[in-house]
Amino acid sequence: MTAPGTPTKTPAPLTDDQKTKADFAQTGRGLRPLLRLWPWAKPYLPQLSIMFVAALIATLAGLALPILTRSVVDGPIADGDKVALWWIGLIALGFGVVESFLIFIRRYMLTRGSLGVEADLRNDIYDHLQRLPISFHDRWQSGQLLSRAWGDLAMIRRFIGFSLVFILVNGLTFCVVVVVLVAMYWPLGVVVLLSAAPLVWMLYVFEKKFSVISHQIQEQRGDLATEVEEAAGGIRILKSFGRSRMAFLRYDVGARELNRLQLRRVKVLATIWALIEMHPQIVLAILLLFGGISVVGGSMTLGTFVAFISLFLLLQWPIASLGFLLADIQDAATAAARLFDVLDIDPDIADTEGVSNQPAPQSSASATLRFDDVSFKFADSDQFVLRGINLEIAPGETVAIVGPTGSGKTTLTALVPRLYDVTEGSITIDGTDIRDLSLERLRTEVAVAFEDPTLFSASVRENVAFGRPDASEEDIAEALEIAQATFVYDLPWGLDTRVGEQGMSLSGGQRQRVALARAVVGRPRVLVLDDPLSALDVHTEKLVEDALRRVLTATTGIVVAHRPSTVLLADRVALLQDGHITAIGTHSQLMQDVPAYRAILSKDADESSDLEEAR
Ligand SMILES: Nc1ncnc2c1ncn2[C@@H]1O[C@H](COP(=O)(O)OP(=O)(O)OP(=O)(O)O)[C@@H](O)[C@H]1O
Repeated sequence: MTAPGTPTKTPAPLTDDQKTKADFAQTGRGLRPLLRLWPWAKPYLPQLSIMFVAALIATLAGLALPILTRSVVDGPIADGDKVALWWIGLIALGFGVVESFLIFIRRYMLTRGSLGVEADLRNDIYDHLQRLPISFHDRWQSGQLLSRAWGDLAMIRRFIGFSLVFILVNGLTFCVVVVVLVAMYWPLGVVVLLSAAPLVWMLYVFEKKFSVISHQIQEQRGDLATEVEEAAGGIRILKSFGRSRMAFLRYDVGARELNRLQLRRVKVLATIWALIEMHPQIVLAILLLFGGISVVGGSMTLGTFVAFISLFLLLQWPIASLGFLLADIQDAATAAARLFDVLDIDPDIADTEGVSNQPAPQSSASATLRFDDVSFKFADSDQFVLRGINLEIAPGETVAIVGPTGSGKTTLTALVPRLYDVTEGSITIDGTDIRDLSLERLRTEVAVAFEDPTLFSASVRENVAFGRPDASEEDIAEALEIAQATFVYDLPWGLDTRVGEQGMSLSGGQRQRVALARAVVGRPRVLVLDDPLSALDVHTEKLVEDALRRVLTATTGIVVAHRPSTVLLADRVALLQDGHITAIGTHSQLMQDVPAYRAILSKDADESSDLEEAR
């Protein structure tokens, strides 16, 4: 959550998100993003076409009734032919039955087509989010992503399943009716045709205004989703600092802004709907007046007049619906544009062409990990966080990274599994640049345990086997043993106990041990541990360390360490200061020769020497 404080009216610099809104307000993006949905709609073309044809025939079946009315008025009624009246009644009934059947077909196909497009798009977005690098997730609010993956997608589904069909059907109905009207009595038919011009103009003005508001509303929804998500995730902090009220006020400001935007939307919609609703009434008045004059003057039969007016009345719904259909379409266009904001971002950490996906030879249990002149800066920063890192870790060796807070330790370890890519230099495993390995292979060879041990809402077994779905029961048991996480067997359902956000609560130390088991389960060739023992009590830490020491002899390890006890897991230590490795050697060498190293570990120095003796 951003810095707490009571909301203020002081103008703040524009956030990225506000800039996006401003850009959008200036440029707009029209309906083009909807056309880009074609690749997702294409596989469902048969269903969507049947849906469209069914809707069209149902509408045209509706058009037959006024024409039948003309036949009744000018034919059987004028002639007193009762038998013909029965026939025409039966035909009208037949049209009604056909129309109902076609409505069923349309609804059925709608489910298959539009829900299919929605499901495919949702999967693709999820897949894309997984492939996007951490630098993307650093920049984007999770609520904005959530609102795209749910709210925006729902709008697109509604567009494909409803608005698109009806805008096409209504447009076609308008054309067909106008042609029939012109054929029936051309002077008034032309009046109806020309009446479309002010409509088009109104809709053009409306589209311009509405697109900006629609975008602002959807962005604001994303911001609110972020507030809710952060407040739920940080509920302990909010409560323990007594800041629930502050969080509510922040949410309230956002919710009021959303409310204000929605009211603006309603105002724009109400105006356009009123104008659109008025349009057919004005045209009807003109038709009644001049149609009546024509009937009196004898240039039009009464039956034609009744049919003409009835047919025109059939246009009332297509015209009146234009307002909300276009609002839907505009919302969907904004939603599609927001989805493409994410889908258009190329994952810059991806497999390069021709990368090797071959597993490493079984014989080599550990690997040589080498940093060659590695420098790194974050994408949105000019400052290098790491500079000229040169480090070689031999097979089976473990190097601890020690340094003051903010010196770049976590960043250094994140480069190994390519959570970020080096800015300069290279990292190699057994002489192969990690960018020349497929991500799948790299992340099989390198396993990571972070200081913050995130567990997923799943069973202990699933969490441990997370990176190795093919892990056997024995592999899992061994990993749990190594990580001193055998307490999981005492949970209510043992390995099947659900843990994580919606599961059983584990203590920080217990979660760290399960996360450690997850890292070691596949016997990775390179093990990256970012201070993974920080939440353990002294006794458990000792047990985990003993087990880890066994694992680390068989693998190449890089361990971020804040405490001497963790440092002693390593064969050598690299001191990182301001992004540079300033000293490298064994713990005792550095303690003896490097004052800065001594200073960093000094408060635990006594403990360290005790431990070293104990080793
Ligand atoms: N996503 C990011 N974008 C920009 N700068 C970042 C990002 N993450 C970290 N930094 C900056 O990079 C520097 C190194 O951070 P890093 O987390 O690697 O330090 P560290 O040595 O692991 O610190 P600690 O011991 O406190 O965990 C810090 O100045 C930090 O502010």
